[in-house]
Amino acid sequence: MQVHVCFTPGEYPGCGERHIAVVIDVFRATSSMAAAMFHGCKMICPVRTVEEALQLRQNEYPAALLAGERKGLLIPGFDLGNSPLEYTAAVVDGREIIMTTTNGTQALNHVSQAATVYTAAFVNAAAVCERLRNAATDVMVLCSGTEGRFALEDALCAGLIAGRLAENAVLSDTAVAALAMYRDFCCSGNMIPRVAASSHASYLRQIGYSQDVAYCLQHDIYPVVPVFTQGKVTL
Ligand SMILES: O=C(O)[C@H](CS(=O)(=O)O)OP(=O)(O)O
Ligand SMILES: [Mg+2]
Repeated sequence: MQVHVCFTPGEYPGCGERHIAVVIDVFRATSSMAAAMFHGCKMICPVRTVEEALQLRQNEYPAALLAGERKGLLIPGFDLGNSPLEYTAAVVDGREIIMTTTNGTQALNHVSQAATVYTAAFVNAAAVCERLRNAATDVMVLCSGTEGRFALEDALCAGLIAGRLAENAVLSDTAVAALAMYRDFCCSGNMIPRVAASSHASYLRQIGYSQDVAYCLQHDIYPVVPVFTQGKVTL
């Protein structure tokens, strides 16, 4: 098995070959998805636009919660934003969710043709790596990035995953680079303040979501492996 990292969605080569895709959006879509699935959410439909979300609820899932963000903020008329702290059992247990976000739900739809698609973040990395450990096909780790650009937090999480798989896999050059980056941040012992100084973390603080930064950087708190298939994320 080879592990390759795409630092931005534009680097994703498409699905000429069969592979497993792992989509990462640490701030904050895949962290929120892990929180939701851990707290009993039945399924999440990740869609690209607000209009799609509204139509899907009207036509197929009238009881679903509408979730997501634009510019990081709650979308008017929606039930939930994009903070993992909102996805508690009291809110999501037994519920269906339709979610649209700036980067994460776009990236998921971008790789929807892959043989298998998992969603990952620091909060559920161990469970995802466990599932991938004996994969028979190559693993393509896709960082959602920020509006097509590199996002530090996603690259670091890709490095963590690459490192955990390294024993049973060949790492591509980008996977080696992601792992080196992760080790540098991790070994410095002050990963949280360093990532908190990144552009996306600074923006989240500016709009009132400073708690989300430290929360999303917690490792392995949710032992769930969300799978995206036929338009739905389930366990
Ligand atoms: O809510 C988020 O953290 C981002 C949007 S923004 O970059 O903060 O405006 O969305 P995501 O799709 O989770 O990257
Ligand atoms: Mg993001």
